[in-house]
Amino acid sequence: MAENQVEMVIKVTDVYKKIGNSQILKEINFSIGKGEIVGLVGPNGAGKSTLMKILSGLWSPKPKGKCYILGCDMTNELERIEALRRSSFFIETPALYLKLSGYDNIELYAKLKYGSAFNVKDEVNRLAPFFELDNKMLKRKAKTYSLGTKQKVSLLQMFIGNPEVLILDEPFNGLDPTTTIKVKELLKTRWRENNITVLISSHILSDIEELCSRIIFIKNGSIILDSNKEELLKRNTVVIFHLTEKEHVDIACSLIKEKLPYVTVETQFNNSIKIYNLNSHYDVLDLLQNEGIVVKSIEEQKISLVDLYKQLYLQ
Ligand SMILES: Nc1ncnc2c1ncn2[C@@H]1O[C@H](COP(=O)(O)OP(=O)(O)OP(=O)(O)O)[C@@H](O)[C@H]1O
Repeated sequence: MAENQVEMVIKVTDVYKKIGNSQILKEINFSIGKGEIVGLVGPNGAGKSTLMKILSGLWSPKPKGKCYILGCDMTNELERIEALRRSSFFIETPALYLKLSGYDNIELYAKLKYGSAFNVKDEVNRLAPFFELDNKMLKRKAKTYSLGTKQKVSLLQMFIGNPEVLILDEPFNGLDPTTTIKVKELLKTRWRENNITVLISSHILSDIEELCSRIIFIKNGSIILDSNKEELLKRNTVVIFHLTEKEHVDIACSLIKEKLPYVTVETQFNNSIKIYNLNSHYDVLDLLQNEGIVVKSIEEQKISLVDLYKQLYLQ
């Protein structure tokens, strides 16, 4: 085990991945310290799941670069086993044995991971309420479960035995709002009590905004932004221009797109336009005034994660 890797719970260095002729991941570098909850965000096909799979050491042949979890080199079989015992990976799930009951699936997972002496029953009783699972449901065969219930059982397994690291790829897919809220509470409790480290991908940006202290944005296989969430949202604003005439909205949008190509502009429902990345209000005011478009008022708003996503990916 490399000693200088120990302080960083997750460390990815110069990872590249090619499948066939396509470069799926390029020059991926980041480190995650103990107790960080980091969101991985990006459109379909950006490379999030591939990155998580590579982190787990699942790929064959091995990709270029290095991944360490809890100081263990994930390309070294013995070190990888040590890291996997102390971590949980939720990737491409739900993955259950359909002929077994939910409980038997969990028991099998727990005993393979922690040994036959592991007390599965108490752990399941503790965790099941967070997943809205009762004994009756857990005794049913997994093949009779809805997609959401399979997701609940698979996700519950990830919390068995208090892992130090959680790598979760789209964990809330198919979960109902009540279970999503409860699972997020479980994550927060585990973080407060055990200072767990989490890397989580989701297309539900409100979940990422709620849970994560840092966000890594990925596009076409490359990291385009890696930043502390508070700083990111604090230093960016959007400006709303309220116009007097409804008919002016589309004209104003086209004009701004043409004359100010560095901004992103979006129409709103109430005679307004929303502008991201604006240097000065006067750039827009002068432009509109020259065309006889009257601005009723200007409003500056703090940016949300959805706004930031639009700015990064819809330009
Ligand atoms: N086994 C494979 N063979 C060929 N191409 C693959 C394979 N696995 C992934 N890819 C390609 O790699 C790219 C990244 O896929 P990946 O599943 O990592 O994206 P993602 O960001 O997780 O997307 P999503 O949000 O849709 O889950 C995609 O273009 C995908 O088609």
